[in-house]
Amino acid sequence: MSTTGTLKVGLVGWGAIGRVVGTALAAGEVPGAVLTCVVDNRPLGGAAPAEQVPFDTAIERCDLIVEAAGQGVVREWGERILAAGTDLLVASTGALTDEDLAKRLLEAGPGRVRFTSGAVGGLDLLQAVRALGPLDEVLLTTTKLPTTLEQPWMDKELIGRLRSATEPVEVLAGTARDVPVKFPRSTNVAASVALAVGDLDAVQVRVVADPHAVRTRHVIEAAGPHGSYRFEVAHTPDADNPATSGVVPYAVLRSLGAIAGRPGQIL
Ligand SMILES: NC(=O)C1=CN([C@@H]2O[C@H](COP(=O)(O)OP(=O)(O)OC[C@H]3O[C@@H](n4cnc5c(N)ncnc54)[C@H](O)[C@@H]3O)[C@@H](O)[C@H]2O)C=CC1
Ligand SMILES: O=C([O-])CC(=O)C(=O)O
Repeated sequence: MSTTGTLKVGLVGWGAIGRVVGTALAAGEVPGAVLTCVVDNRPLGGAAPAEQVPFDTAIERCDLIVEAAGQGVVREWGERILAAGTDLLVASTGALTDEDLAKRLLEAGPGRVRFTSGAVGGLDLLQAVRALGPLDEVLLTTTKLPTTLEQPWMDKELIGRLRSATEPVEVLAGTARDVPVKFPRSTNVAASVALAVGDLDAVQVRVVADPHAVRTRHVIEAAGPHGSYRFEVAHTPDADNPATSGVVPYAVLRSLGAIAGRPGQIL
């Protein structure tokens, strides 16, 4: 943090998440944090309320980098950010399913890596439950509009099934280790649940395409000897990028508020 006690924030990604986060930061809506610069691989013209700079400059100028761009950014820049003593707040948690990368980020320091809860809730409780012992089962079911789930690896038959679906279609079932890699812009939530539970393989994930999914739905069901837990959210998707739920930038802003210490608020 700077000597004035204000957290200097660099934002990577001026998209559905970044635009809302950057605009709120620039308007002073996160006490104790200020938007210093923006990084994007597209020229932004004057669209952003802070200077667009190359990544290296952002690392030099900022106390914290917010990643709101994609898993590749975490892979490519994560270690360099942390090694420079800058903290990193990750939205694309799917990148952290690469255990080698996650280990390197933990060892990189002196910067700290954190993740935002993003589109799901209940992560704090799942994390607390770890102290009671392992869960017997954890299931995440994510239901989204079919168009948000189409991927380059899908064959014609599957794409055809998605496009012609009139009812919900299960697109993939797997674990939090494999699913976020297959849907890099759409199932980071699976990795976030696994980070809370502490085990990628323990989290079973179902991805469902529903042509009637006006809202994106994530249902977390978990059970163990000490209790059972169910969290269900249904979000309006972002109008420009329906793969992302409209709430996600506000989850990032909440995380930023916590990191900045929420001056003036009861914590
Ligand atoms: N944790 C969670 O619950 C969620 C996480 N996400 C993650 O957040 C990411 C961003 O989401 P949106 O803002 O909706 O995406 P978006 O596609 O609307 O915007 C991404 C922005 O990042 C920029 N960008 C992409 N790659 C870049 C790179 N290598 N260097 C610099 N800029 C780059 C793009 O030009 C674009 O402006 C998603 O790809 C996803 O991985 C998204 C939704 C929920
Ligand atoms: O925004 C959402 O609902 C979830 C999402 O895209 C992701 O997990 O990557």
